[in-house]
Amino acid sequence: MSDVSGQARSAPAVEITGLVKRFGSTTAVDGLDLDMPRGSLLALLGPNGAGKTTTVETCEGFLCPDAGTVRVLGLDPVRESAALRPRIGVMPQGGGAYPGVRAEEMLRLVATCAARPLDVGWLLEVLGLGAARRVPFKRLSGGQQQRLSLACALVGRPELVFLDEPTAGMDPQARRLVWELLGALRADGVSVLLTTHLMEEAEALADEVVIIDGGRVVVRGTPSTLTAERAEAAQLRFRARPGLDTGLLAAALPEGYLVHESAPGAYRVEGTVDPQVVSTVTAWCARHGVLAEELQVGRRNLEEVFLELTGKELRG
Ligand SMILES: Nc1ncnc2c1ncn2[C@@H]1O[C@H](COP(=O)(O)OP(=O)(O)OP(=O)(O)O)[C@@H](O)[C@H]1O
Repeated sequence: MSDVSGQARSAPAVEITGLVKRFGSTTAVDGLDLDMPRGSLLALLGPNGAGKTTTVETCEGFLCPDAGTVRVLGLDPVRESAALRPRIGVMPQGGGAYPGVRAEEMLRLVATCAARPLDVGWLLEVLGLGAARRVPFKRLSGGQQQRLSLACALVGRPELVFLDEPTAGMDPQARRLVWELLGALRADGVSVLLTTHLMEEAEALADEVVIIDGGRVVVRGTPSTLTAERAEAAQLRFRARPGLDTGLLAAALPEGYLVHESAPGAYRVEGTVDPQVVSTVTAWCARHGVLAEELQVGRRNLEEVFLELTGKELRG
């Protein structure tokens, strides 16, 4: 392994200050600041084109910043890439490999580049690829290709892994497998920076979530702080027959309350939810012969916080 200074050993996993990256007239990253402590799992969330992949690829040393500084494990990812490469694992978006290479061959090839690789057979089993070890890459399912790509990122025992949408296209069972593995990595002190469009993934795994849009950080925090900060804006939701007169219901509530039919038959009351409001809504429904089903009062989930902050839909 390359010579690594004491300072680099104790440095944060990632430190980004004022990062700017342009492609022609497009500013993909526009003054982004980010710091990520060692041993943490940070999820970068953002709508399509927010600048997530560009940020991650800059950290990996594949792109040069136009302005700002990027340090990964204390090192400059472009100028000190030789020292950094053996210490990080990279899973690019969509993976990729020679189409004819078999799963196990591919992983063994990558393992030969590492000083202390993990056991290839074990890693294939853990990722549910044991039965597919002799299958050529092009014949693996999309989810299997993703898992092989993840295995390639992990086989060198990296201190820090960059995962760009690691579970995209996986079925729920495979996704669960990957989540377990990521949880185990974190427990082992490995730092993980991942991008995702899946709120439940961020909520389930991340110590910290950073929401970016337009190449800038919109907000950051733990999944629970991000949702708790907006607890005062808790919502009351219920389902009933479509087409209720939401204006009439809002009029029955104190001034300032709003009622939306967000999808046919799905209603949302916005405003401070207290016992009186719940009682007013149910009484109004009773008066109008409406059966309010699945009535619930809840904090916003991360998905709703995301939509509120960016005003944009996530890719499915
Ligand atoms: N190589 C490139 N050449 C030109 N424009 C690019 C290039 N790479 C990214 N961009 C543009 O930069 C912006 C940010 O792209 P980026 O891929 O970083 O976003 P993202 O948040 O990862 O999006 P997605 O969730 O769709 O992967 C987009 O407008 C994109 O079109």
